[in-house]
Amino acid sequence: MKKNEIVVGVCEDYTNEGLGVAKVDGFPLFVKGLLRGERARLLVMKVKKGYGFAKIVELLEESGERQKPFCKIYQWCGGCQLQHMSLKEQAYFKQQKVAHALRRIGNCEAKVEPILAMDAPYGYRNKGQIPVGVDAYGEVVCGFYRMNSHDIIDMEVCPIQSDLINTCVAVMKEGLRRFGCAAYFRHLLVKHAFANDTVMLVWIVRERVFSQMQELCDWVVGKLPMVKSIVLNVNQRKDNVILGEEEFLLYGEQMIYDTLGGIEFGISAKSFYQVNPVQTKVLYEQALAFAQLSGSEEVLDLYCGVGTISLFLAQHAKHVTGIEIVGDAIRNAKENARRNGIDHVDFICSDAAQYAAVLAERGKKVDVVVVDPPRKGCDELTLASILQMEPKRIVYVSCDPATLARDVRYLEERGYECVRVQPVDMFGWSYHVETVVQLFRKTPDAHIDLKIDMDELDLTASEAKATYQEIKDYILNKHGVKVSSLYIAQTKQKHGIIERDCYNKPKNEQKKALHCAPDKEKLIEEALRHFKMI
Ligand SMILES: C[S@@+](CC[C@H](N)C(=O)[O-])C[C@H]1O[C@@H](n2cnc3c(N)ncnc32)[C@H](O)[C@@H]1O
Repeated sequence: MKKNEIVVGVCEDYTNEGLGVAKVDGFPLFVKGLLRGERARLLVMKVKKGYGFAKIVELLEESGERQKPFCKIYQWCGGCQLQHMSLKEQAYFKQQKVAHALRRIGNCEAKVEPILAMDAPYGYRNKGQIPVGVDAYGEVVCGFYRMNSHDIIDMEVCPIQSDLINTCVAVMKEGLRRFGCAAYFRHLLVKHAFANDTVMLVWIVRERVFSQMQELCDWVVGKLPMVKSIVLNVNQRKDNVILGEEEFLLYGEQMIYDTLGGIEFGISAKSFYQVNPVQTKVLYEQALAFAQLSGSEEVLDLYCGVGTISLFLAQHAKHVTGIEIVGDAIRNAKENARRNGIDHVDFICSDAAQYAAVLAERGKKVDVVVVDPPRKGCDELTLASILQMEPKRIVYVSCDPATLARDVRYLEERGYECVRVQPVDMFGWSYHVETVVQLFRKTPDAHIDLKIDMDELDLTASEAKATYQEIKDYILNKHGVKVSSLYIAQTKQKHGIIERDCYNKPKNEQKKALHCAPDKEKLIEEALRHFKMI
């Protein structure tokens, strides 16, 4: 394969970034915009060891899943990558991305549940982070960086941002033009609380004070009554970090307030808050379901942000401790707990790894650990410390399947089992995907090597109604809990289903000493009732 060669290839699958992978004589070419099953004439752009990049010259066979991108600047903007794909194909791509990562990197066999996708992923984003500049003709430009560059593409509307954010950007642009202050701006950050349609504007600027600053502020507030807060964030750094350290309140309150699942959350300029509120509720409900709380658990929520997941969980747990490195987010989290009258939570500002290590060293044990780290995943120290705390369940919320898979592997190799994997689409039209995973600590009963031979069991008529596997599947699907055959047998015996005492005795006496835990017994009884066996 040589650069500038024209070849014909058929797309077989996708890279993690949604590029089509077409194999030509077994050599994989990564092609932007090519869909699975499509045949195309391709121009080879770059050849590396073992793979290359190509671009479409002519589509010879088009997929039925191809669609016309709905955004005018899709081909230049780096924000979305999948607008040429139908929603169905997008769901396939994200599902496979999670499954491949877990299998290949994580060596994990767990079944990946069908992705919880959005029906209509338009106007879903509650946060716009928009570069601001002045072009070669002196015109104000607000938009997005051109892919792989720092050129700003001017944008009128972004179809995945909320209408309110688009309105705010348009008004800000007009204001910047009118008062001539665009040159002071680096970025405009717009946060929209969907629950009450209020907005925070964060002006990320180069100077603490600039001419016409107050005039611009007054004018914007007059035009946009939904703006409840304007924060000036000063960023004089030379790198790509968007927010600076220094902040001043120019107008209104320090926070805006959003409601999710009946809990009100205050959000400040620097705190992390999920960008898709509709799907965030789906995500958090999944995390809550995977935590399987009964009200008696001690929970640790690492990387807790403004305490969103912590407060969701706290309603069903004995106590939750949230750890987060950003001071403002922790202040918000504490205030959020107070505001919602939730007092059995503690929020601590610390590096997650450092704090988890201290807890582990002190011999602290917890029932459930939830982690929701940034893209790079958890440090090894965090994971090792979690293991020392011996939680029964770990719920891992991740926005990067590759680091998730790496961390799942680490945990699976050290006594945990990944039981459930649920992808959630929070980022329609982009190649990103969120995943929630449930891991269980393997307990002695999980290791009992029992072989249930139906001939060994003196089956009664009622017993024949459901097999051991059906009972296990029922409980796993409904509650995410694994039960052993021994426990099922013991519960059946308790209910007189098995009269003989020769049922499936474990081979050694230590295993025999295990008795069905009361919580599992309840679940088995529920299954027996479901199958009308009791
Ligand atoms: C993906 S967000 C999740 C936040 C929260 N769970 C939510 O859903 O809103 C990751 C959070 O981890 C925080 N973070 C990043 N590095 C950290 C570290 N080393 N220790 C603790 N928190 C960290 C970030 O500030 C951010 O709030």
